[in-house]
Amino acid sequence: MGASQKDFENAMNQVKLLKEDPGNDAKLKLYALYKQATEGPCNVPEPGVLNSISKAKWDAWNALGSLPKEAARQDYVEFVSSLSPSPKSCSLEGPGANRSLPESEDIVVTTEENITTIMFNRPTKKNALTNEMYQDIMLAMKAASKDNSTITVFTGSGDYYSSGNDLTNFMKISGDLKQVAKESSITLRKFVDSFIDFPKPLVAVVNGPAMGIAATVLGLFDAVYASNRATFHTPFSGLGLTPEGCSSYTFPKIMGRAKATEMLIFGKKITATEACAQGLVTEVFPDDSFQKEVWARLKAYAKNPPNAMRIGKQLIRSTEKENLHAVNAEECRVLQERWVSEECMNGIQNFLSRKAKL
Ligand SMILES: CCCCC/C=C/CC(=O)SCCNC(=O)CCNC(=O)[C@H](O)C(C)(C)COP(=O)(O)OP(=O)(O)OC[C@H]1O[C@@H](n2cnc3c(N)ncnc32)[C@H](O)[C@@H]1OP(=O)(O)O
Repeated sequence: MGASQKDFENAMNQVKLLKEDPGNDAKLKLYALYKQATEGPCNVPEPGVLNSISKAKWDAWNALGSLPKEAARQDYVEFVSSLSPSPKSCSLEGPGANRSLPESEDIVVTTEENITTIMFNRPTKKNALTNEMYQDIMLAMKAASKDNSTITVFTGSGDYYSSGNDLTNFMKISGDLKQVAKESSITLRKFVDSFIDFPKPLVAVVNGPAMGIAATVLGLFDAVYASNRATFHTPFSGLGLTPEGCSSYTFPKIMGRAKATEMLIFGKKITATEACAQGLVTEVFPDDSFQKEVWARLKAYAKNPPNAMRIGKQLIRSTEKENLHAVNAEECRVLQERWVSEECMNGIQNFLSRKAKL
């Protein structure tokens, strides 16, 4: 008998819990089998050779030809079992022991003690946000807004909170650049809307540096706890870009126009202590006790009556909502133009060529 949907879901959970990186070949195989099992034969255009990662993923998926979905599901389950022979040993330490179905490989969603945690889980890329991750985060937030948790937390795995938008995203979407910019603008608007409209207390546990959009949306969180290792950096101008995540409104409001200008226009990187003094961060903790102290506090807060917290949050947010949506729309409109500008293409190219030299 083939693997059931439940077996497949369990296997996906096991992948998240692997203690050791299985290596690129295994990850490609997992990716390909997952796509085949969920979407069927490869149905997307072949990426250009410059997009080596996307191309490798596409090749792996395409190589499965017309393998039926059920067979791919079975192969996936068997392959995962060969990677993690002892599923019982797969327990997550600390917050999030009860894992809900992960939305994608790069976002891990867990719920424990009334707290739903959405973790960026792409540590080898400093948790840079791919196109898929934006979609999966929106799905995870939608689910979190309706689940039984009282507080929702964002955090990152590894040494970064997140380095922001994956600067190779544009190269991974096929089609004309203007169309890609238009679609990205729509995605960004919806993504930021999810933060503006999120109905429950939203907390960031900033374990390390936060860059770009990962830093800007913090202005839409209800509390931001940071390790003293964290830094906050929005290097937009250098990339030919302009502020997003409502930061053109929230940052001046939180820290004053001059400090916001230093960050958003001049690209000044600030420490967690500076961010706390400027009001972007709620409290800074020494890195060695950060996780313990923050999670103990959050678990205590999460015991409060859920409706009171939710309604209280909405009272704080309601006077600003309309304004925030207007700001978001305008930032996305402007960015759509920036993304096709020469300044932006040069900025991204600079990052990519810096990489090529490494
Ligand atoms: C729907 C669309 C929405 C769009 C919303 C727009 C948002 C705006 C932004 O968020 S702009 C993005 C701002 N972020 C950056 O500019 C960060 C760029 N990255 C870096 O500057 C550095 O990588 C670093 C400072 C984060 C880390 O430097 P370090 O030297 O410690 O490490 P590496 O550079 O070797 O990084 C390890 C690997 O991770 C890859 N990577 C890191 N960040 C990104 C990123 N943002 N985009 C793409 N790739 C990133 C890096 O390339 C290395 O990969 P490799 O090992 O394959 O070389």
